[in-house]
Amino acid sequence: MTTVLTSLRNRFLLSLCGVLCLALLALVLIARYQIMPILLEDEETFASAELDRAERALGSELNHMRRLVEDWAYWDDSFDFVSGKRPEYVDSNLYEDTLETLDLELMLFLDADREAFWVVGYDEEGEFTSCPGVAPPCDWAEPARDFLVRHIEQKADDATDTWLLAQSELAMAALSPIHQSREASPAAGWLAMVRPFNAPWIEQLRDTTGIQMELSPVPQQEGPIQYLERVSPTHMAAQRLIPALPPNRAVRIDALLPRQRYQASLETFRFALYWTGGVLIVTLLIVLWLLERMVLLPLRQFTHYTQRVHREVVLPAMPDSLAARHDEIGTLAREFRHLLDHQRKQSEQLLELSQHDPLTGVANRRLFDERFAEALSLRSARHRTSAMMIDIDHFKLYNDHYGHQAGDICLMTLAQCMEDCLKPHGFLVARTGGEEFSVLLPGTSLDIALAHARELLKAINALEMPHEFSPTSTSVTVSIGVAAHQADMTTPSDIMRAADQAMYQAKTGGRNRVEAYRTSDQLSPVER
Ligand SMILES: Nc1nc2c(ncn2[C@@H]2O[C@H](COP(=O)(O)OP(=O)(O)OP(=O)(O)O)[C@@H](O)[C@H]2O)c(=O)[nH]1
Repeated sequence: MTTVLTSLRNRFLLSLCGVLCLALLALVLIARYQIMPILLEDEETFASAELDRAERALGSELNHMRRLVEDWAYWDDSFDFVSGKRPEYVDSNLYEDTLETLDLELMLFLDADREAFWVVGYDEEGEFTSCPGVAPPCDWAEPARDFLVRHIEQKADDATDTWLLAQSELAMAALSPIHQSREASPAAGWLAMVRPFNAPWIEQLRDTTGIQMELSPVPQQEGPIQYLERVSPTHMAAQRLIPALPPNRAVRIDALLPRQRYQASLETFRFALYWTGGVLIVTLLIVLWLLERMVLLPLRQFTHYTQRVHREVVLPAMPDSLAARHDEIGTLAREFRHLLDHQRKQSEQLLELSQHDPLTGVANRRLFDERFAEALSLRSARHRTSAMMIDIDHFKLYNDHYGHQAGDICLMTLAQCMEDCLKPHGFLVARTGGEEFSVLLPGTSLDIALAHARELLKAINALEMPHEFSPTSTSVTVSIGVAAHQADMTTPSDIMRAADQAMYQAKTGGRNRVEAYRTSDQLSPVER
């Protein structure tokens, strides 16, 4: 896990995935708590409107009933019939075909005294009966007669009434006073009609409304008269109770409604969700690709370059792909390169300071010792390595009389002279003490070293730097001791100690001279 997270690409990918999931989650939450309630509310409004339409269709059927009963009740023949003036009315109008044609199950005439005048209809067994009053075989119409009489007694106006009936079977009924058609006269009686809600009629209702509905008689109940249940993602069942007769009964409309708007909105939402998700994923891939091209690739080039800087001795050139960039990474790479140059220069300066004498600029003891050890480590040149020890004569007197600053200038002049004489031969001049210099002559035998020492002595004398207080000369002179690698002198300190001894001999021998350190076998016959 830690290795996975150390990669910038993986961390970026994880972060973007997190953002993507949050965005999708936000979308889902918005859909769940903002859009969905609006959709459901919209569905309820739609269901309510559809039930209203179904109820209006029922009302329209009741209006048909009203018009039918009024047609008959405002017919003069009917008026004459209930007034007892037209007995042939029964034979010419009230027969079974009439009921079938009009889709009726009962026609009940009441006279002005609200007595049952004539009953035509089907009894409980479906037998057609037609009687003057509710005596057998028409006694099955007694409850209807009783209800109508009670209703007329309580009724204040002269208007036509219609009802839905919800007994064991559904039906609708209408009651109208019987009047003469052209004259305003008191009602001669009442005509009631009852029409059953049979299957074809309900089918016709479905066709006209376009609503998949069922009608059924149910007991009237407490609580909401409307109920909605979403039975599937595509349909919902809506119910509504409509008050009917008798008073404790109701007609229930059961409608199976399509959830078109819900489905359409859901589709739209899914579409938006998929597209949003798709666009976010494509964006994520593009961002990752850009990150790879614009950031990670140059960073890898930069890392590769720093690794080369670390490995290689010579500072490698920065790749153009980095140096030519004008963005932050290019700036960083260039700044890094400047820092590197600056550090290299500082290191070189520090090295210079740590290996050279600040006053004269020649090598110091440290560098001299290093080079001496290096020269002696070379098996081929070891046997021909020589060294000189150079000391200024009476320098204390020089300082005392000319001053310390002049002494410094003298030191610098002599150092420069030594470098001029010896450096071209590949010899190393070092200031190894206050007024003491040492010279390393690699690959040089004692005799050649002596020759160089004498040349140097001449060069210093040729400078003719005045030293009027020297007891041995009028100008600045030096004493030089020379020693070379020998069988019993194999280390730098051995050789330098010998050169020092030779230099001491030069001092004691009168100064301004060169002396060589020789063991007895190296002495010339004269010296022996
Ligand atoms: N101006 C100056 N003088 C220095 C420096 N280092 C050492 N000296 C002087 O060099 C002198 C060395 O004197 P001594 O060691 O007595 O030797 P000398 O006077 O040269 O006498 P001999 O070596 O015997 O010829 C001292 O007076 C030091 O102060 C320096 O850096 N600058």
